[in-house]
Formats: sequence, C-alpha cells, structure tokens
Amino acid sequence: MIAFGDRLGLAFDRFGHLCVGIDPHSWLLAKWGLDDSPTGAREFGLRVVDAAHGLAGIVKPQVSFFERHGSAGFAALERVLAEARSAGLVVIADAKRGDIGSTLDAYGEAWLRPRSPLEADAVTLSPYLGVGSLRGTLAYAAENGKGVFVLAATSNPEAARVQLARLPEADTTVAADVIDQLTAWNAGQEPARFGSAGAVIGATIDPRTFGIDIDADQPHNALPVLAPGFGHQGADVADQRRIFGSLSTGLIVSESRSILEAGPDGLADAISRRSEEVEKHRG
Ligand SMILES: O=c1ccn([C@@H]2O[C@H](COP(=O)(O)O)[C@@H](O)[C@H]2O)c(=O)[nH]1
Repeated sequence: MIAFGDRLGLAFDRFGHLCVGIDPHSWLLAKWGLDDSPTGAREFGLRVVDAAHGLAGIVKPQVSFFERHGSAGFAALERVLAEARSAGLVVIADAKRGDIGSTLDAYGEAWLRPRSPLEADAVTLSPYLGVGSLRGTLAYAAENGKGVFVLAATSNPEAARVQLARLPEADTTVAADVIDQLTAWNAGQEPARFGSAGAVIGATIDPRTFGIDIDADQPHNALPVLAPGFGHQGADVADQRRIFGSLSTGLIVSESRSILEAGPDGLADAISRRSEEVEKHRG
C-alpha cells in the first residue's frame, strides 16, 4: 500500500499543484447546458474528470452540490468519485465532517474505507469538536493509505472570529493549534514525503496573522495544505510563495468556479493554462 503522502507527492511531480474543484452550482449547470438535477450534476462531474485527466493530478468534488439532490445526488457523486479514482486522480471529497469521535469513525468509513461506495482518497474534516475527536479517523486514514484535510484557517472572512481566538492555556490561536496538532501527529507516523493529515488554509488570509509558522522546515511527513480561495475568491497564484512560505512545499492550489466557468468546451484549456500559471509561480 502506498502512503497518501507519497501518492500526493507523485501527483505533484507529474501534474503540478493545481486541484480542480467539482462544484456543480445550479448557475454553472445552466451555463453548461445541463439540468439542475442529479443527472446534470453527474454529467458535470464526469466532464470535469475527463478534462482533468492528464492535465491535473487532483480533483475536489464539493459534496454539498450533490447532496442537495438527495439520494440520487449521492448516486451521481459515487459515479464521479469512482471515475475520478480510476482515472488515477487524487480525489479529495470536500465533505467537512466533524462529530464526537465514535460517530466520526463512521464518516471516516463512508469516505475512506476501501471499496466503500463513496470511497475517496481524502476527506475534509472540521475540528470544531476538538482535534482529539478526529484522532480515530486520522489513524484509520493512515492505515488505509488515505488522507484528511482539517479546517484550520478557512478562506471565508466570517471564520476569523473563531479561528483567531486565543487558547487560554497557550499563547497561540485556534488555527495555529490545529496546525501544530496535525504537524505533531504526522511526525509520529511512518516517514513519507507528506503526512496523511493535512490542513485547510485559505489563500485569502495571511497565515502569519493567525500565528501559523510559514518558515519552519518541512523535512519528511511535510504538512499538505489544501488552499481554496484562489481565483474566484480573489487570491492570486502569483502570491502563493509570499502567502504560504515553507508551507508551499505541500500546497494544493484549489480552484473551482474560476476554472469551471470556462464551460465544457473551454474546460481542458482552462485547466491547462491555470496549471501552467500555478507552476510558473512556484519559484
Ligand atoms: O476555507 C475553505 C474551505 C473550503 N472551501 C471550498 O473550496 C471551494 C472554493 O470554490 P471557488 O469557486 O474556487 O471559490 C468550494 O467548494 C468551497 O466550499 C473554501 O472555499 N474555503
């Protein structure tokens, strides 16, 4: 079994650091000439997978846009996940799950269990019930060659009030504490190029403001960083080094709308241009 962090490293080497979001918003479905239905969402997802194959290494289906269609939406998502994985893409299910540990274990099984109907390569998790509540799922992911991305400093402005809050017992913020706990967890695992526990850090924020260390060396089990906020939300890939510093090593540049609005016919070109742009600015 290949560790998630080594698979991620191979995807970076072959295709670069761009991650194409699969977000079938109703307005995008209309723009693509597809129905706002489970079938429309499935077709949308499959076309993104087809266009990304060979041009990008990572895709991130946004679960909510399938979930809003109910069980048929989940069936559509199952198909998109399966096709993306069999195309060799690293698939991050953006489901943002969080709960008490014993319940979260079931979410872990849903998204990360080999041969589960919703099997992905990684899933996004919320630490709002405490990073400790995620530990069982972190271990389950690592045992199965999977990854997780835990929300630390998200791209939306409303989040700062919670994520910038300071811990009473330590001179650190909630966001930096999440990163520190993930880094410590990765350090205790079998060595791989990247750890199986990654963080979500929005490209629209300044990690230093949150007390996040962007100068630390990233030797092995480096922290993978899923970074939404580029493109439509305003962050510029030209600034990736300045924003993320040494965390750029494991940076996953995630864009959805800015690529998807190219439409089905312009999609492959948009992915290819965006990927070149991302690599040009990695320095
Ligand atoms: O902090 C976060 C965490 C997740 N997201 C998700 O990423 C995409 C962003 O879409 P764009 O169209 O590129 O803005 C979307 O699925 C969000 O739910 C985020 O934006 N910020």
